[in-house]
Amino acid sequence: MSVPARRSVVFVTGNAKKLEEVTQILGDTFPFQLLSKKIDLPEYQGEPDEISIQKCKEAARQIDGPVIIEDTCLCFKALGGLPGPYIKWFLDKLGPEGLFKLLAGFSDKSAWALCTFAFSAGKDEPVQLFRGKTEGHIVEPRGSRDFGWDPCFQPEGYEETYAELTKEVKNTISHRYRALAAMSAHFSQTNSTSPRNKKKRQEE
Ligand SMILES: O=P(O)(O)OP(=O)(O)OP(=O)(O)OC[C@H]1O[C@@H](n2cnc3c(O)ncnc32)[C@H](O)[C@@H]1O
Ligand SMILES: [Mg+2]
Repeated sequence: MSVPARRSVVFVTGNAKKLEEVTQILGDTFPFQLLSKKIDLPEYQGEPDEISIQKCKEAARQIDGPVIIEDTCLCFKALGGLPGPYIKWFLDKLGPEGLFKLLAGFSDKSAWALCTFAFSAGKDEPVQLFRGKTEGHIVEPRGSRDFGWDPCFQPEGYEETYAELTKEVKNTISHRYRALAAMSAHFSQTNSTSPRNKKKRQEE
C-alpha cells in the first residue's frame, strides 16, 4: 500500500533568520511539508492583522498554491504600540542602540513582540491568522548581533536578552514559537486522519 504524500505548503519570506527559526521550532512536527521561497513581499501599512492578510494574499497570488507568511511587530508601550509593524525601518536606520535610545525620555521601557502567521490554501482562498506574543523590556543592547532587534529585547522573567539566550531557550518562549504552536495545533486537529475527523471533513 503506498503512503500518501504529505501535503506541502510554501513559507514565503525574504528573511533567512526567520526561516531558520521556523525550521528549528517546527522540526518534524508540522503536518505539512514546509517548502520555502525567498521573496521580498511588500511592507504593507496598517494594523498587524490587515498587514498579514494582505501579505498572505500577495504570496498566494505569486505562488498560486498553499502558502504561509509571517509578520513580526515590536511594540513599545510608551509609544502606544509603535514602531509595531514598522520596526523593520526603525531597526534599519537606528540599530538596536537607537531603539533603546528612543525610550530615553520614558520611564516605561516595557514592550511586546508580536508574531502573526497567515495561511492561505491558494489564490482567492480565505486567510487564517495565528498569533503569538511575548512580553518584555527594551534594554541597552547585549549579546550577539545575529538577528534584528534581539540584542535590545529582554523577555519577561529572564535576565538575558533574546540575543544572549541560546536558540533553544528563545525558541521555547518567543513570539514566533507561540504563533507557530497555535498554527500547528490548528493543523494537527484539522489534518488528523482519524475516521471521525475524516467523516467530519467530508461533511464540511
Ligand atoms: O520577508 P519577511 O518575512 O517580511 O521578512 P522581514 O525581514 O521583512 O520581516 P518583517 O517584515 O516581519 O519585519 C520585522 C523586522 O523585525 C526583525 N525581526 C523579526 N523577527 C525577529 C526576531 O525574532 N528577533 C529579532 N528581530 C526580528 C526583522 O529582521 C525585520 O527587521
Ligand atoms: Mg517584511
